[in-house]
Amino acid sequence: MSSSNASNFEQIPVVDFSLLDGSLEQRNELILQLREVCHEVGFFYVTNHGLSRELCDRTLEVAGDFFALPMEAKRALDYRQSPSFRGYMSLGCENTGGRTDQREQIEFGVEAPPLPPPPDLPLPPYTRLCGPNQWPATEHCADFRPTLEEFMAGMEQLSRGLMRALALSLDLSEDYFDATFGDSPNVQMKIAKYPPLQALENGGVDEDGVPLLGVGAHSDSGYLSLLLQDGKGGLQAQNGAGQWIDVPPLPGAFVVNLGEMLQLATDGYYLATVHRVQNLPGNAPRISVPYFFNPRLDAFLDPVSLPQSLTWARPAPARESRTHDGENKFFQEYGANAFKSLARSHPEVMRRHHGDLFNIEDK
Ligand SMILES: O=C(O)CCC(=O)C(=O)O
Ligand SMILES: [Fe+2]
Repeated sequence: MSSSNASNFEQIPVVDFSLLDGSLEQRNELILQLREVCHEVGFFYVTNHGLSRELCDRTLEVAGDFFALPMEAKRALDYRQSPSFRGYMSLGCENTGGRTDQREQIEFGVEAPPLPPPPDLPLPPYTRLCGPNQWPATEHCADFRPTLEEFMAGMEQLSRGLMRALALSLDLSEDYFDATFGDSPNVQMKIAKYPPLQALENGGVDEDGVPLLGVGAHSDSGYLSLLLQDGKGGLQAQNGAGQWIDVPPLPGAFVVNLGEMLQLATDGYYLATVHRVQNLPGNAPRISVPYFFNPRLDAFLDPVSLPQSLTWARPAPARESRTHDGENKFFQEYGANAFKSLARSHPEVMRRHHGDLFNIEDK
């Protein structure tokens, strides 16, 4: 999916979330702004979001401390040990569009008890996405886990609030999406470190002289993505003319963007905008904390009934082309999509932990 439906935006709009609790007029203003921004840009900053600046600073600080650990302490948390695809990925473990991403990261999810060992791993396959996180030993980073858990709890609350505001922005009831997430949304969070340009191999270009990227151009796959970034910059979103627009750090704000499943669920009314990260010149790496708020694994995704009152800034897709039948693969259980995309990205985890699934047809 691409952002070619986005407007030719030149900057990223700012949404003051506290207006939701303001006067009726302010609330309506916020809801209409969200509608316009999600329809035309698919990216925005959210301010006055309820998480303290102190917690955000502390989160970035413990993230930096983690990456500064000796490589052996980080490798002890290698994601290939985890049937749930969680843990540390060193630089070079990930690629986008066949090119290696120039970042290292550690991925987390909702904390859950360990899975039974093979051959007793549960079915359907997506139930295997539940499991424990891999945390660094406390002697290495005592504040790491409590800080990230506090941050994740705050982000979950904010995400639920944003989804309610997005429901209102589509003229739906405020609780429209609540059941999609239930008590167990599929949350993924990572902390990522992007080395500065100077630290990259071969002067930061590939063998054809094309600049390497922290993360290549992509759109996020789920519903809602929130991002805490430090002050360095490098994130860019692509507008409808194909131009890369900077999404510079805005102190105190999170960047919010929408994913492909929400785009599909809204018949393309809301956009999953393509974005990428450049490694910028500088002395220090960039740290970011992407947080993905996605449906519960057993949710069946139904298309939203869009109200007639919505106006389209671009031609609405023909009604027949809309995917209201069960044929579109997106509209099976959400968990099946989530497992499939991780399985494709991490064949080594599949080989080590989920060999039994190779006999199961495209589930
Ligand atoms: O680190 C960032 O700024 C964005 C990362 C991103 O787009 C992703 O992980 O999906
Ligand atoms: Fe992304």
